Amino acid sequence: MFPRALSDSRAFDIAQAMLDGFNRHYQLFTEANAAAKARFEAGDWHGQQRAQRERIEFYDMRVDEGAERLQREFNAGELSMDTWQQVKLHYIGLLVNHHQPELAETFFNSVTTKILHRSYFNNDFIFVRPAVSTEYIENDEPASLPTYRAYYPVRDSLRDTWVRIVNNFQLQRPFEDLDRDVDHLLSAVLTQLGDFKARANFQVQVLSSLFYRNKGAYIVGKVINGFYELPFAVPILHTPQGLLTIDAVLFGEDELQMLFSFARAYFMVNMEVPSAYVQFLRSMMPRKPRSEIYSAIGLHKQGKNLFYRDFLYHLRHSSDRFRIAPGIKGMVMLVFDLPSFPFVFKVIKDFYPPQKDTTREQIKSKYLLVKQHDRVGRMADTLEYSNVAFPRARFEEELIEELKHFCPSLIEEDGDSFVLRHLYIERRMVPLNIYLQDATREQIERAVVEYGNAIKDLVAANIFPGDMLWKNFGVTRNGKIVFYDYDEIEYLTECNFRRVPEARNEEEEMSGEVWYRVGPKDVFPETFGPFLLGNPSVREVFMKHHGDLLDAGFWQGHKERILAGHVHDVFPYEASKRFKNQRRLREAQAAAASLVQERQAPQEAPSNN
Ligand SMILES: Nc1ncnc2c1ncn2[C@@H]1O[C@H](COP(=O)(O)OP(=O)(O)OP(=O)(O)O)[C@@H](O)[C@H]1O
Repeated sequence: MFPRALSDSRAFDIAQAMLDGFNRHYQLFTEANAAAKARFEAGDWHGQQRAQRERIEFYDMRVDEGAERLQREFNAGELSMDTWQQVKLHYIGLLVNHHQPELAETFFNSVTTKILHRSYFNNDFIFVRPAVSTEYIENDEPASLPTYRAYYPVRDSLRDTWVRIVNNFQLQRPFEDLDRDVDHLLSAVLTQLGDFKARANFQVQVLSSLFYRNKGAYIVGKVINGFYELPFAVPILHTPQGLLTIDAVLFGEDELQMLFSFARAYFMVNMEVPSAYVQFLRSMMPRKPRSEIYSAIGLHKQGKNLFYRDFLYHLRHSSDRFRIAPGIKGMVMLVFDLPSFPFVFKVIKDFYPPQKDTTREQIKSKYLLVKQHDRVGRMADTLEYSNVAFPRARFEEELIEELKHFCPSLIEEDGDSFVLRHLYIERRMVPLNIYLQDATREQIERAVVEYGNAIKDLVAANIFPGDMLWKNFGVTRNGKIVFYDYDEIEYLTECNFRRVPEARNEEEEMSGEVWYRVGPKDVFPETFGPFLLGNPSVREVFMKHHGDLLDAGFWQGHKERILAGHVHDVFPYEASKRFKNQRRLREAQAAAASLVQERQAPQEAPSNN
């Protein structure tokens, strides 16, 4: 029943205390993002990575604080349901002019669901649906930055406009050669626009904050001309000499999707109205769910909330059944999916075979490590949920049997619902072992090269995947190879890469068993071959491109570089997109052309005479 009167005077104070908790969260979140600029300018890469990692924890800390405060000051666990409804109504009132109402609603849900029983998780008490609109929110404070700036060049002033766009960010470090970079940029933009005629609305819109991640800062925006819109992102990096340079320009939905991929770390963006950023980004990547956009800009709890809403909506509009995921079953994870929905659900089993010497806590800590680490485009992001209720009737019997057998401690049957106490959700990919089965020779070649590249990217990011079997990697929609089996992951710097020692006698040599001593963190790369390279065509490609992965020296060398403080470069775009490489290519082509001319010149000379 909807309360006719807001009669409980505590309800307002509770709502206000809840909102104070959220505001504190967003203030700390904003401070961390705002500081990314100074870290980028100073080249403090370790600091940037640390801040990215620490920021992920902020939300849960503030939710815990909020729930504690409500218990302490208002004995929240004992409040009547009528009072809780009033709290929600007051809270809605407090959000009317708020700049992040959707995030504050999610925060309300996170705090209240810690206090209330599951049976109250409905729209009377929590925000199952949003109550406050995020449309047209503006920050009207005089010193505030707009969400985006619009520039109105005419054809001839386009170059000046790009210089102004870059300079408006006021980066406190000089560019190596901004004129040269803007020439590249402009020529790339003009190539994209083709032989265009500037329409009345011709403009460049640029989001006001740079997007920071690792060693890069990105300008993000779109060129608009008539009905045509060209989304772009411009990465700014440091040169080896510590000067700034524009490294490339990315255009269009596909290239932006790569930049904002679920397999990369979240950006740091200084924004007062995040929903406006999301709306802008969505206009550039209409196929990317809003949940993933929120996550990509560091608001991963909002992403998680929106994902869950999308999931419930999908369930209501589909009729297929959850099934065991195709592929080789996991030893520590039970994985299932819903064919009509492009995600998988992963539950940690209660027991594992003897070769898996691990525990639930250890596995969770590995998944957390991946969440906090730079995923370098090679590790899928996971959403972690507790107490998710599924309609039992939508489960295949075989899956229910497996869940009951492998995960009894995590299941609760509640009427028609099947509640899973803990699970991870991640993007569904085609497991690489399945992909290779039906692949053409060309596809095999591309996949094996990409697989090796994936491992090398992980290595550069200080990750040893542990179990490198094909089945632990997936192929994404655009053919990228991504790792998803995290239970054996280690920091490279904590592993000890060794060569297999020489056998001391014939007995040792002929032994089928491991006869040498192996420490818990010892890894013998030369022993990977027999597990990976049974298929001759795979072997041939692998050895041609990635034979170094079987050499302990390769791994040890990277480990030493990382220990010496080196922070790898990660490029979320092809090397051929880099202006530097394009310049080199042009120079090489010009040199080759003049060589040809020189060679031809003496032969041609006599005929001219
Ligand atoms: N994101 C995904 N997309 C598609 N299939 C997946 C995904 N994640 C897992 N799977 C399927 O589930 C299987 C088991 O998953 P996973 O490798 O995570 O479990 P595990 O128990 O850690 O495995 P292992 O026994 O190798 O340690 C995979 O081999 C694959 O077939």
